Amino acid sequence: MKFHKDMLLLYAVTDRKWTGRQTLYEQIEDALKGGATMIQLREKDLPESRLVAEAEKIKELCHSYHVPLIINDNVKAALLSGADGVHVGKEDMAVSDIRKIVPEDFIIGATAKTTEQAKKAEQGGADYLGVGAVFPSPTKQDAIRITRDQLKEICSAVSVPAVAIGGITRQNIEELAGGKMAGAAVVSGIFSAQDIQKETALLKKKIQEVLNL
Ligand SMILES: Cc1ncc(COP(=O)(O)OP(=O)(O)O)c(N)n1
Ligand SMILES: Cc1nc(C(=O)O)sc1CCOP(=O)(O)O
Repeated sequence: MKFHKDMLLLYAVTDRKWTGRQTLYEQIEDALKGGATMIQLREKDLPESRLVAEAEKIKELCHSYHVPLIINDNVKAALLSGADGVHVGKEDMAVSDIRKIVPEDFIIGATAKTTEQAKKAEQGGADYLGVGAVFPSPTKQDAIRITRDQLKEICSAVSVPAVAIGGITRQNIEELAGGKMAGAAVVSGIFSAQDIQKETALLKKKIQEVLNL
């Protein structure tokens, strides 16, 4: 699927921790019904073969809603499953190396916590940046924090669009107004909700207001 910055508006990043009443597949379907514009499968503990099998099923689901599926960290699993792209951080394969081995429309997202990292990712061929943590994150408690001004500075330093991440909820997203991001990437603010579909829809409406869309 060809990347467009509108896909970043509400980027739902999964966390199996919140499954129980529902399977991850059902939770993702609720997020899609609520209007999530991109999904990232973030699995830290699954063996690669299971990750590929999961990703194949979730890709079909996402595509039935015309939404791209991105795989966290694992380029090989993303390619084997036919997912639309990968998101990498500084511990992962370099963006420039990934760009050399993937098909033309393959989406590459990269984490950037400084303008230097943002420029390097852009030069390497990243399609978008994930910039945070803009609030304390329940999902990644050791995530390095950045201020709203740093978010704005990083987003302004590059031409590729960026999504804010880290502790974003419907209640605090307004504090990011003017941050120059194209959208929000959210884990617990979506997947911890009792009613994921409803929370996703409300959060999307709020983001549209904050971004003046
Ligand atoms: C959209 C988005 N932005 C940032 C991240 C963080 O990625 P990374 O730095 O690789 O850290 P882990 O996700 O591997 O803990 C992300 N996943 N998505
Ligand atoms: C995966 C991830 N990366 C971050 C970063 O700052 O790079 S924060 C984060 C977790 C985001 O989850 P939640 O919406 O529950 O805070």
